Amino acid sequence: MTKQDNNKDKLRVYEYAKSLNMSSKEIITILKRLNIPVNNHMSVMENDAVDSVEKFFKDVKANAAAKRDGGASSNANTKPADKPAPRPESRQQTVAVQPKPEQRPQSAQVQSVASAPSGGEAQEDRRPQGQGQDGERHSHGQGQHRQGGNPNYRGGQGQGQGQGQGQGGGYRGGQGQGQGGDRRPQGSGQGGYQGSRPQGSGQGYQGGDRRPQGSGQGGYQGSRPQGSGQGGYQGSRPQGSGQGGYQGSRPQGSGQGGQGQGGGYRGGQGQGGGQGQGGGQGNRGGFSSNSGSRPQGGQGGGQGFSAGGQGQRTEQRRAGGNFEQRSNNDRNRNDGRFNATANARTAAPPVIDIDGDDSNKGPRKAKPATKRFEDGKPGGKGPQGRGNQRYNGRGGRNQEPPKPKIDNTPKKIIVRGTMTVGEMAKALHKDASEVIKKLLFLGVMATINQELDLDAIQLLASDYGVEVELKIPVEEDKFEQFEEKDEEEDLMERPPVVTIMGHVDHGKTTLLDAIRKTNVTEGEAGGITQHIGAYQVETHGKKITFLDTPGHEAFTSMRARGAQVTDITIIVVAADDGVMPQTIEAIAHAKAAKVPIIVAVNKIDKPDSNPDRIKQELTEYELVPEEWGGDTIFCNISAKQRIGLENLLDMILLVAEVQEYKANPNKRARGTVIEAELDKGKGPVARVLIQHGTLKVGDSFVAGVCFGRVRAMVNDKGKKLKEAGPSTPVEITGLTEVPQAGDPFLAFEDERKARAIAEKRAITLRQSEMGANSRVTLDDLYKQIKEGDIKDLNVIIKADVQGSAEALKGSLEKIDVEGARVKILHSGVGAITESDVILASASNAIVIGFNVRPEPQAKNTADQEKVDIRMHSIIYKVMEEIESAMKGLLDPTYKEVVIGHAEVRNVFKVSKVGVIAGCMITSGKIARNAEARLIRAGIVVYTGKIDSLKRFKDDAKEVAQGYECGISLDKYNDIKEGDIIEAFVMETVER
Ligand SMILES: Nc1nc2c(ncn2[C@@H]2O[C@H](COP(=O)(O)OP(=O)(O)OP(=O)(O)O)[C@@H](O)[C@H]2O)c(=O)[nH]1
Repeated sequence: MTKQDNNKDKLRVYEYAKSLNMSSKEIITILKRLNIPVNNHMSVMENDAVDSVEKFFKDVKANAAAKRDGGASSNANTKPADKPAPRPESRQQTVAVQPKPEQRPQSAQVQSVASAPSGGEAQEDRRPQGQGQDGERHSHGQGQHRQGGNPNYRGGQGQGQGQGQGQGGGYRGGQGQGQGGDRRPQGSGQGGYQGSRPQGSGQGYQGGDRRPQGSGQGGYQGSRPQGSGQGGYQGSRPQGSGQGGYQGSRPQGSGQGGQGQGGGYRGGQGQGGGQGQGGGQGNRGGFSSNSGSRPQGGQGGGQGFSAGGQGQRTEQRRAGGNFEQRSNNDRNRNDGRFNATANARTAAPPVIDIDGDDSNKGPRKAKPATKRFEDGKPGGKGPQGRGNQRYNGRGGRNQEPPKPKIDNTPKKIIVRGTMTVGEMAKALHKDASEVIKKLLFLGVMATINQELDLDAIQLLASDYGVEVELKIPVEEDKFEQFEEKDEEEDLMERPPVVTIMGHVDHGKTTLLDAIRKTNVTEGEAGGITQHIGAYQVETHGKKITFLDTPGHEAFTSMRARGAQVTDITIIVVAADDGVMPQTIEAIAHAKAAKVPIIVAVNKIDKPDSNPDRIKQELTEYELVPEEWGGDTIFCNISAKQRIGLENLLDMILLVAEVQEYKANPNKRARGTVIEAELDKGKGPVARVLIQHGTLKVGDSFVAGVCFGRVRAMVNDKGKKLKEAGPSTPVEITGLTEVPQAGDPFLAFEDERKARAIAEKRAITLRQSEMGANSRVTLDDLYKQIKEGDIKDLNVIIKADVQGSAEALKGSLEKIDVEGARVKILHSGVGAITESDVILASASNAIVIGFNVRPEPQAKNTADQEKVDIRMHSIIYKVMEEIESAMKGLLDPTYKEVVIGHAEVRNVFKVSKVGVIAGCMITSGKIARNAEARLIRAGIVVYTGKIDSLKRFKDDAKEVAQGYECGISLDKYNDIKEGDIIEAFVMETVER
């Protein structure tokens, strides 16, 4: 005021407001209401303006005092209890701005309020009770006040009984009813301020001395306005500070009442209304906000307060602080302040105001609230801001009365993998604590975040009598490892897929051609047949798919890549030639793949053909003709003369019938790439055998690590297809890259997904290539057996002579270590060929070379495919090694490393020295101190030491590739031109 005196002329709104400890906004509001022109906080306050404002304050106070005195009558004025929120009109009346205690010009009333808090009891308690009063700025505690509260003001109506409660509601608009007792003041109020569901009930405002409980429900504006709280406001056991609906997020609190009100105050929360306290605090909250004081001031309500404060803020923010709202708030605030002020003066904080407006005193500043307030965003539309809704909403939740427990345990839960205890509890509609307890009884100690494995989940679920449905998602990028299960009724017959294999020149190609040409149907006769790696023929109305890739491709590289495309194998044996090495290999492949074999004895047109001899020879390989008591189908044919082809096809259909090849055509396509190439015109082209489902033009897909979208699709007759079902070979375009033969193929719902899967697969592939090989090797055989990865050790034997091969086979088959056995996939005579290695690779086998060596290409392939090749020359050593490996005792501390090869070009006999081989080093190097073996036609004829190594006439330590040298072997002279000398050293291997 000093300022005012000194600079009357220049007193600005903000200064004046400051002097009153009010906000400029409030002053401006008052000025406007008094019809005094004002622009903003910098506007100058003329004397008369100041006078008017002061008069206004006086009036307000007088009004309040009058009300206090005539509470009853004011009650009478109050609105009917159920009236909802205050209306704007009423606000006008409320304009109340309450100067803060110390600085308020007219504190008389306030003080009086404070000091003599209205209602006797209230006074005693120092609690002015009755928010109604607060609302009106009356400190009388009691409900009456409230009731008497100005309806306009608060908009609400409150009815209180006892002391003080109910007010909040009353205050703001809601209606409140409170009852308070001295001791156990309970109040109930309904406040729905503006709420859509205005009802609330609050209790315990200030009630009681002792156990002021309050419960309030007030739907302010909230959508779930009901709540119930208890808050002993000032009670000796002021419970809670409200949690009230207000703060919602943590509904459990006590003291709701308290909070409720806060809300009531400011934002009108139903509750506030509901309870005296609530209101009170609300006020506070609000108040504080305004004044910057801390929400926590009160007691019970302390927290509530804050909450209230914030609540409001929020409200304002959200609601945009509409004018109305504000004005309400303002009013409230005013009231609050008033009271607060009064209190403040009278008592030290935390002071509880009649209205619970004590917020003033809160030590902390509710800055944000203040800000808000001052920012005064006008936005809101009515008293009910969104914020409020929220509030109440939450509040409502909190305050919902406890519902009777209903057993809502689900009958079934869907489990998609491990779950945490918390997730499980949620799925079972149980409290986590209950689930934890249950687990404890089941012998599982778990915390809420602990993962439960499927067993524990099942156990728990069954204990609750809940069925568990497992839906474990598959890793789609490893799609070749899973296959959708089809219902029996969805499966339909599909054509068998046949592969033709046999020894060179036994007539495979001729047979494939003959079948194709013979069976081209009339309609297709004019069609351009094209090579797509496979074709279909039709006989007796049934289709057969032939793979016309070189026979063992389908079994070797494809199988090595995990693709099993063939259903039936035809092994072609020329009747004039007999069983040859590749025939035997083909049998081994087919058997390893567990595919039915049909033997086609070809070239029976030849005069020297002897089909029975073939049958006889094949019995050695367990292929016994049916007429001899076996179960192998033999067909005598002449591919060239097209004899017996029909019968062969019939036999294929017969086998197919027995095997019942079926697939579900009504699902996404899955298949295998048979061939792929980069076509100059078409770009990447893949020939794919569809094995399941149906592929359609436009489908997105992944093939190996490539992806694409089917742009066009043609069959083996060159006919454009729109879709292709199971067992259909098609050529597709639309790939982004060229996949590999044997790559798995799967259609996906969209290209983006296909791309993601392909990328993931590419990464996995790279990692697996870099990582340890998964092939079985003797070195980790024991580990793999132990881990259950392998049960049988697949072995391919190649020996120098049949006798050794047989002996080795017999001995190895007897090995049995803890149930793990040796399974001989194939045994043969001769060098280890690439085909042996590929078979080993496809069947996860090791190759044992007995006195033989791998062919160069076989060696390379073995390195690439990481096939373990073991070379031996003594049978018992082979046994020892395999047995040790299976027992985990293998301890190869040395490993043979081949350092080079030399080809013998000339042989010189030197007396006293022996035979010297004039050699050319063809690979690596030969070292003087290396060991050597002499290989003749793939067979090791000598193993020993290098006796001498000379370069011209000089001894050499080592000679490198591309140079000539003279080599003599220790105690061995039977060296011949064309022999290969292989030099090797033994290196220590770290295990
Ligand atoms: N007499 C007679 N000759 C046949 C018959 N089938 C095939 N030939 C001939 O045998 C030779 C080899 O036939 P291919 O069909 O090329 O044999 P292949 O098994 O495919 O040979 P590769 O492709 O080298 O493995 C050809 O000259 C054919 O004409 C037959 O049934 N009778």
